[in-house]
Amino acid sequence: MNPLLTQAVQTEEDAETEGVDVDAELAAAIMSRRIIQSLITVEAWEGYTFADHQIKIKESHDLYGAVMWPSAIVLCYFLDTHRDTYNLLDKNVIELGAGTGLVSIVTSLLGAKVTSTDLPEVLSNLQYNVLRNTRGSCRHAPHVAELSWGKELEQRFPQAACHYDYVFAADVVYCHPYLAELLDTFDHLCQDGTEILWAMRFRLDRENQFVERFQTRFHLDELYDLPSLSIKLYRASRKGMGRKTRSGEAA
Ligand SMILES: C[S@@+](CC[C@H](N)C(=O)[O-])C[C@H]1O[C@@H](n2cnc3c(N)ncnc32)[C@H](O)[C@@H]1O
Repeated sequence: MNPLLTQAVQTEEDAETEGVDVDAELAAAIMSRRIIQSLITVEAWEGYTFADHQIKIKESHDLYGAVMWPSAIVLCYFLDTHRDTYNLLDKNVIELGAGTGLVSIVTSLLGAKVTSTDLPEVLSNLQYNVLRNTRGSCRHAPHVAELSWGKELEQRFPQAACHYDYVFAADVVYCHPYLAELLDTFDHLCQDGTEILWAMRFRLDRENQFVERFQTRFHLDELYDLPSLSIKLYRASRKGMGRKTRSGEAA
């Protein structure tokens, strides 16, 4: 388990009724990784510390997209520890397949203007997590929106109006039938200067080959290789477009 991840079970209703200091109680639970039992209602959540904030993520175990995946933690860790080279202040960022929203939340806390996207059935849990963790703490309020890969891209995200500095994606390649649509979506959202940060979990050969398909249209650089997690973190940009440069790097 990633050391940044802690778990607790919250008993908000019990605690409020009894006048217990929920924050202190839960902070102690997080530190000791104890589980607090509830008698009335149980809200299970996972706690993370990124961008100098305690973030609480609610999962929904009957929805694939509402479960936290390790790639999201890898991408957040990278963003948090590379704030100088990847300064997100006032940058336009869109996240694909945002799931529980951790990456969108951290990106918002780091000062970006974030559009957090996923399939319609995932949006309510995503919106809940994004609001709960960013309300009153972000320079720009993040926006949660439906984006089904490959569908109505120009209608919903017109290229003339939507210019993104970054496209973020964590664990969006797995055994689903929309890999071609995903590639088209990356393609549609990338313009001059747009950079993709993509955390890829390697599983089966069929899905892993997506990396080669991806490279037919995008320049790809490896930022992390984490064999114990079978995850790589890539940055990419559309071939034929202007590329961002950082100190010491060739364009
Ligand atoms: C493995 S989960 C990763 C979620 C999150 N990024 C994370 O790392 O915790 C894959 C995500 O892609 C979304 N997804 C799958 N197929 C999609 C599609 N066709 N269009 C848009 N999102 C899709 C799922 O709803 C889910 O949130």
